[in-house]
Amino acid sequence: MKEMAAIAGPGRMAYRVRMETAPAPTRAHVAVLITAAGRGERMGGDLPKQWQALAGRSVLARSIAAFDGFGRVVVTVAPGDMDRAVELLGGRVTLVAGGASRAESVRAGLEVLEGSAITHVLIHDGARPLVSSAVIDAVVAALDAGAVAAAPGLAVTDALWRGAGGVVTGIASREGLFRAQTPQGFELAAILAAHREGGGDAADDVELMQRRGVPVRITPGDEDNLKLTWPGDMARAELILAERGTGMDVRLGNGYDVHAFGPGDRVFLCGVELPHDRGLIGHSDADVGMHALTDAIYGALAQGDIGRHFPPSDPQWKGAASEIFLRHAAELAREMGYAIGNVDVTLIAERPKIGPHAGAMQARLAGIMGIEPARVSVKATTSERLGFVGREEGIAAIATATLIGGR
Ligand SMILES: Nc1ccn([C@@H]2O[C@H](COP(=O)(O)OP(=O)(O)OP(=O)(O)O)[C@@H](O)[C@H]2O)c(=O)n1
Ligand SMILES: C[C@](O)(CO)[C@H](O)COP(=O)(O)O
Repeated sequence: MKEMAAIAGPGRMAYRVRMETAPAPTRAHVAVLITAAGRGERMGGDLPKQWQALAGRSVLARSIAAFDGFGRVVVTVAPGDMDRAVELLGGRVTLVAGGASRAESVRAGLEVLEGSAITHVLIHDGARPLVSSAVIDAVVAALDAGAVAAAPGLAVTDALWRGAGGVVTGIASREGLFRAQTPQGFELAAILAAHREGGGDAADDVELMQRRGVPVRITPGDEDNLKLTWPGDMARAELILAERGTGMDVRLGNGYDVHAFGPGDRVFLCGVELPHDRGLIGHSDADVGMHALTDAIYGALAQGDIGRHFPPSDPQWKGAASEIFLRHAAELAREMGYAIGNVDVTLIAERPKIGPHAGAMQARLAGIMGIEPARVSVKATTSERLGFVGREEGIAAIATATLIGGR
């Protein structure tokens, strides 16, 4: 009620009514909107900063992971990054095309939340991957307590100067000044109305609320919640992550596959083409070793198997090179915060002889997964002429993968 009293002036009455009826948020009713449509020009690099790797995992994936447990996560990405986003994040978040300015991107993300059960939204920079749960919880607690808007800030502690031409031209008071951070939390109806009125060149969403006279509660910020802006910020963030040194999370997965022989004059095994008097039958290139390995990685991630990610019913995967599947599994592991510790593939075949090619297979698999060959083992055994392998009706493969996460 105190906050409502602070709102006055024409055009604010409709909003005032919504404030009186807004339910208290629970995490199921709080959405997270992550802005990731910027170009990262100050950071530079081959990719916009949110897609760059920070300690083995993309900046954006880290920012998203910080908000586990919220009702819905919407991510705004540049239209040109949509394919990459679908591949890396599809299914886990709602992807929305962002705009030319941060405010336009936020508005696009807010619009998809309207009409849902969501009552509140946390708007966070995709470029702030180190936000802590303490910072997030404080914003949510302020909303829970009835604030229409709440955001983390850090009181300015350094003296402030004005300067021009490399010399100090004046002194500014730091009294009552704060450095703004995200996530900035709002009642959904209030922030959506503010954006529809026009976000313009607002640096953040607090500024829009401020323009409308809505009080914004300041919650504690965190020095580690830096916005990656300049190239040196990446190294600083790496150091913070190294200091956090959270516990290690080791995962194990296994995979098994079989392909039958059919007409042909070559087989593909672990990415290497071997001349043979028969071929292997399959929807893709029938690389049984690579399929078993791919399933081992998906298994360690608890992300199903190849068929879930590349359905055989989809004609686009007919005859596909199996390295597409393995590359995807390895990339998914990285996105989910895991490094591949080691993999071990055993091919079970009477013929062709695998031993002479095992080194080439090891190098090929390592290259596809982007890891050192020393972490890859490829070996083979026969089936002592027993069973379908022994009768040379097909080739089987088993594989194991360990993934190491925790940072
Ligand atoms: N049109 C835009 C511009 C920015 N952002 C996002 O807003 C956040 C904060 O912006 P900033 O650090 O300024 O990012 P960039 O605009 O990418 O950086 P730069 O100004 O250096 O190009 C980032 O997560 C960025 O991706 C956005 O979603 N849409
Ligand atoms: C929203 C913000 O992170 C608050 O500090 C910031 O304003 C966005 O970054 P920019 O560099 O001002 O675009």
